[in-house]
Amino acid sequence: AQPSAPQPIPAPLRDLQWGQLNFLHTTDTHGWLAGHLQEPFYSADWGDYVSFATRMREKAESEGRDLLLVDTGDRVEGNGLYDSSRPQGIYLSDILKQQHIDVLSSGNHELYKQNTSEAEFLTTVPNFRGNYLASNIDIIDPRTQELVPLAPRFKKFTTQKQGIRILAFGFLFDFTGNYKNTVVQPVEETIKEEWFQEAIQDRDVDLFLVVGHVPVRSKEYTVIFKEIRNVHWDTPIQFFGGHAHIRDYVKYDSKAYGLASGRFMETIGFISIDGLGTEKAGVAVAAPTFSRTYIDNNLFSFLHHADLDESRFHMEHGQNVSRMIEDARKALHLDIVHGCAPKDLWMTRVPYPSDKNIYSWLENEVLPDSLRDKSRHGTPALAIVNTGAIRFDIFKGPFTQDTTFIISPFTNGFRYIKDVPRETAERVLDVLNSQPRVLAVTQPGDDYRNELAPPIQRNRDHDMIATYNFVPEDKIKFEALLHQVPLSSEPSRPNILPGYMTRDDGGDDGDDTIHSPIPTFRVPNCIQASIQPDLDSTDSDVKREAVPAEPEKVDLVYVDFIERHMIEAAKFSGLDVDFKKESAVYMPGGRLTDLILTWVKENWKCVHE
Ligand SMILES: Nc1ccn([C@@H]2O[C@H](COP(=O)(O)O)[C@@H](O)[C@H]2O)c(=O)n1
Repeated sequence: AQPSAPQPIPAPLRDLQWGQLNFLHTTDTHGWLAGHLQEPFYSADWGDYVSFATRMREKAESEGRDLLLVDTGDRVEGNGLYDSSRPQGIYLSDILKQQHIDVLSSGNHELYKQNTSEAEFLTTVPNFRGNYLASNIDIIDPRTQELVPLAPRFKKFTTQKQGIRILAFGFLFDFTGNYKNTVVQPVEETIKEEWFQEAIQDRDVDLFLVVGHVPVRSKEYTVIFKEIRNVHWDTPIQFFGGHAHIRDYVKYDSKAYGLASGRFMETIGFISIDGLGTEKAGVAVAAPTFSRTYIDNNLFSFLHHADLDESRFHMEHGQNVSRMIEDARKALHLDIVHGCAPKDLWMTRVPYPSDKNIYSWLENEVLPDSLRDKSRHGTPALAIVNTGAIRFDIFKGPFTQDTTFIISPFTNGFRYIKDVPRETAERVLDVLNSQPRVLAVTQPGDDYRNELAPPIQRNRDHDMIATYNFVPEDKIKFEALLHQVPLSSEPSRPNILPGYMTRDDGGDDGDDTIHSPIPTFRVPNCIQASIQPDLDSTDSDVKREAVPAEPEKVDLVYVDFIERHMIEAAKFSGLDVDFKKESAVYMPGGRLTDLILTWVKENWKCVHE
């Protein structure tokens, strides 16, 4: 773990159920390879994971079992270790490749920008020599300008110990936000292609392995499942998914399951399968068994599952990887303190709007104080930000260089349409917030396609309030509870602390660590800040009188990332503008991340006791 990481907290653990074939799974790590430096339950780093995977493989192989590692993408964007370097990611790929991963795939974040996908093609794909699969992604090769597969479409291999013959694919969901140097073919079309149809005709397969940056409950995985089942009515299929940032386990039928292993290096997913056919033994038993566990990413869990004490657990290689991360963090000055947060600010743990909600802070304080375009002096503005642009909570205490990118990693700036009737501008927000039904999402159950809200909310249509009876409107009672005890901890069981409590198709015993629940509240797709016109201090009284209380026309400002949603929302709101011709950059060079950082430096001075 990193030197500044908190010690893991001992907690009651559930044991793993090992099988013939076992998997460790990561997804949506988003650069968090240093682990969580403010949260003990997720404090292991990528170096610890290297040691853990090696020890688990040794344990498996000593018992004649196999262990494979899978990663399902979105390895980039979301943490200072990736986003704060220029160019971005110069340290990440060398650290990532220190882990032996047997099958990996691309996420959407690898494809938003040209340089990210090219780095994937020229560095990460070769780093993982044949293990990186891209069943539905092509890229324009920057050396030849030819459109070529990002990586091999599939691979077939046999496990070392058991001789299990595996046919593996690597998919991305039907993503449309990629830069134009890549092509993402819809999954529904890919599975009709000749190469896929030929591949699944193979009769000498003991397990189909579908890894992908695809929610495990999605139309994409449903069609892949059905297509394989059309040819192989009972060959076991194991899916690994991602993108939704949640822990989840889905039963497609009695021989086909899917696992999603959370986000941000909080979770190492574990799957075991028993009763598979093998090259030597031939056909599978009638009813193979599958088991899943979500391992909290910390050394207490790792030592327990590897069945080792600390002196025998760590490997020189793993410790070197931890040092690589430490050196990169130092070179990037990630521990520099820019200010001190006076309180926790939560994305979804408290209701929106409220005093401790990060979006309320953004719309009431940061944006009104910071967002100004000199050329629009004297014109008020309404500024719209998608809630998905904010990626993590702020904890009370030091706000570091790392925190800056953890909460706002993207390079998003602002654009605007000038002089929009205020009523119309307000209607645009209402339309954006009436998603998922109005825009972009076409079918019920398709909520994971909503690009505006935070990913964790995509598969959830209600608040989840856990241990106590809580009426969302009853803010006073809620605030009292927040101050009384750590969130949701149970006084009668002091070592049960708040964390993941997952209910999935396997029941509610999937988490390795027994936690008490954390409440989650829904947030809107977008928030809106009211920006008052700049007034000179000398004649402010005069000018204030000159500005009507409720001006008729405002600048409609929005984060550039959501432009395609703004275009649609404008149509529904009666705003008849051509965004291509009539929108312009607002506050040139002003990125959301920089605005937040400048505000923190000015407003959250550290008071040294
Ligand atoms: N420039 C960007 C890129 C992404 N977002 C937000 O992140 C969401 C995608 O993240 P996942 O981890 O779920 O793939 C996207 O839908 C946006 O909400 C952004 O704001 N700006």
